[in-house]
Amino acid sequence: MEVRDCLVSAPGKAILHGEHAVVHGKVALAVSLNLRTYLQLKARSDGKVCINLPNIDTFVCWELSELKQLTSFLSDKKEEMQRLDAELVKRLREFIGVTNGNLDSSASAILAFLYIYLSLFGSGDMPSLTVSVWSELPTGAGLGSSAAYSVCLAAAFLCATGNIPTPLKEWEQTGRWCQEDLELINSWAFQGEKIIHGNPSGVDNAVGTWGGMLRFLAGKIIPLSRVPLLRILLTNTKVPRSTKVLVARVKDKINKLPSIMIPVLDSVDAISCTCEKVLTEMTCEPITGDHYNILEELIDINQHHLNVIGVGHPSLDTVCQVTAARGLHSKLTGAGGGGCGITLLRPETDSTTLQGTMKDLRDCGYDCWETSIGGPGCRKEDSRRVRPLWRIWISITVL
Ligand SMILES: Nc1ncnc2c1ncn2[C@@H]1O[C@H](COP(=O)(O)OP(=O)(O)OP(=O)(O)O)[C@@H](O)[C@H]1O
Ligand SMILES: C[C@@](O)(CCO)CC(=O)[O-]
Ligand SMILES: [Mg+2]
Repeated sequence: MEVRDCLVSAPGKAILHGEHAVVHGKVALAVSLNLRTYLQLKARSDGKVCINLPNIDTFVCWELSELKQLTSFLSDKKEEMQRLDAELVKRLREFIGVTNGNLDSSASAILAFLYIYLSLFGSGDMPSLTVSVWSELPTGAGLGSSAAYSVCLAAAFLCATGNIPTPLKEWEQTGRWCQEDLELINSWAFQGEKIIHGNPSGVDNAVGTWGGMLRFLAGKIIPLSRVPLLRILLTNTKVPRSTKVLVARVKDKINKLPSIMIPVLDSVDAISCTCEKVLTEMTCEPITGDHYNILEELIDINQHHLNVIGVGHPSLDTVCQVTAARGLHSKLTGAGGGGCGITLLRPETDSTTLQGTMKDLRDCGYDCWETSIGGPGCRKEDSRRVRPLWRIWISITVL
């Protein structure tokens, strides 16, 4: 089978409120970032399947004949893809040589790639191709890098199988899919997230697919179309952590101390709902200092809750202390345990305060930058732009 070349991208995300609680059926508010992951799919004619993942230093090729041996039991299971195919996962783990324990970065990314590739192509004619992925997002730092990766894999393979159209017209630089196609992309990306995360809520892949700001509750995605323009400072503490490990740790704690932990999750739920209400008010009445005071208070309370549920880290406490010294309020974002924090900037936060805060954070060894939120969801990019995009990526990583 010959596939058409394509280039797709998906954004990372920041969770304003509701990380971890969302895994246990509570509300989360999340927003896309202007940092994206790009995936280029190129057909080959030498019977190999190759993957280049420069962000995690992973470059692998397989013979199609090796991969075909893994598919002998596969049927056309597309309609029952809500659950992971445990037999396929087991075979793939054996194939890549990790039969027990948690997977490292490289093994998780390879497993997600092979799972989606074999699920979509394995029951038919399997194409020889190269997939190259590069990202502006820090990997494993709370900004949804795994979801952006999974969304890109899903979108590119679904385009390649012809399950969704290749939406780009000749004169367009980017193109999006219709709602039904986005739902299909999102459901396959969720499978990738399950491989990487273990027990994801689905909020990260939903933001990577649709972009913008959304409210997520038990798999239900409600886009928030009217939201105020928030200024957010992102800080990457560079402390490595794994979302899978942290999500499992929280689950253990809830099982061990349910009467203590469940009220905390309920309070996080109320924080997300109150935040949503305040954000909505800010779009239909003049924005006042009081709105920001409440948003800041919610950030502080949630950060304490996240420490209580065991996903804080001294580096994140430092972010909170350094920003508080300048009158700013911060919390961790994503799975915590290190990774990134977000700081809410007020409209009146002047550049002296901002520059001073950024300098203090950089002096702690962290990366930080002001970000714009609400970027577009996954989309098809013009393949002719691949060279400039690679160049931008290389210059970012070299800097
Ligand atoms: N650009 C990429 N190339 C290949 N694999 C990637 C890439 N980005 C992420 N991954 C995969 O996702 C894993 C990181 O996922 P993880 O869920 O732990 O962090 P995150 O998604 O960045 O943070 P969070 O889930 O808290 O938002 C990596 O170890 C790797 O397996
Ligand atoms: C920690 C978590 O709530 C957010 C990770 O970005 C996990 C999830 O929702 O899948
Ligand atoms: Mg993730």
